[in-house]
Amino acid sequence: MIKLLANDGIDPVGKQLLEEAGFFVDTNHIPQDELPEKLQNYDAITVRSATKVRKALIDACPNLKLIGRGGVGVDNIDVEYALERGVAVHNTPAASSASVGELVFAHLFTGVRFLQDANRKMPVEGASKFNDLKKAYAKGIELRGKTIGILGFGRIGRETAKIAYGLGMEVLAFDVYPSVTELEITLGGGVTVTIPVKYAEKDEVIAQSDFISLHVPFSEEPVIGAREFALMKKGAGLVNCSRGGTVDEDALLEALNTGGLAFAGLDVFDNEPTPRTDLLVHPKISLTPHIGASTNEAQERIGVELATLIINHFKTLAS
Ligand SMILES: O=C(O)CC[C@@H](O)C(=O)O
Repeated sequence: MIKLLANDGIDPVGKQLLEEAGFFVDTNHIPQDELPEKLQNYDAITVRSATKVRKALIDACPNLKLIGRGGVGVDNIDVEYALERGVAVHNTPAASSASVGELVFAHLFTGVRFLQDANRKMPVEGASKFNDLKKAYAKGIELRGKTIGILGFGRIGRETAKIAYGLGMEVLAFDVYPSVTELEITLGGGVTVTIPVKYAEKDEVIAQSDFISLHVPFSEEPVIGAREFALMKKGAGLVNCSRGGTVDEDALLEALNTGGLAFAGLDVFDNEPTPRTDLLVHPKISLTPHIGASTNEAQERIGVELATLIINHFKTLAS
């Protein structure tokens, strides 16, 4: 029987598919420092973003044949090394795109109407200073008619663009390898429309957009630092639901504190799972704890896709 450790959990539907295909699926979490010893008993492991599968762990587990990543980013896995050692790596690049796109807009709507601050202050000051707060949050703006700049126009960037078009926004896209020229969007009522994509160079997207949303993989060097903040329109908003490290957090605070940047929405942080406190308490930052893919729908799609990939992989190995 093939033994699989789902160390960061797996949706019940995915687990059921694997069990029906004859796999033993263990969903008990093994702490990172115990994995080198305990993972030796398994043929495969699935992870989300919490568990790291680095060289040393791969070396410690000669029996390991497959690493499954429930999600998009594989920066917590030494992919090249795994492949060199004959360990397959599979991820689920499409399953969470809609959920991440929707979280971008949760942050955008929050930022333009000061919800991050109102939600902190109303429980404390809402009864005694209602009219003061009403005044403090009186200068909201609409998203309709504004331009969103999308840096990274892969699956998640494109889902984000579709929501933006639905809201009557303009979209400016940048991608190192632009892959589509138009987007087909299914609206409610079964109406489908096709919209041509407007691309521009990265600096132009940054300079011309009212809001900027990042959809890039992890990079050693930030994609948005002091230089990029200086290029932005005064009063712009920034959302990062991609990876910690892609925005220079010192430069972000500087841009917020000097008034150039109106707000930021952050789902990801440099130092996960212990982000710096000055970001967490900032009145202009809307916060979520890396939950872009954490919806019931996305997790079910991820579980099913991952289970199917794993079942097919082991079928091929056996044939
Ligand atoms: O697994 C998670 O919780 C986050 C996943 C997300 O960052 C991804 O890369 O798909």
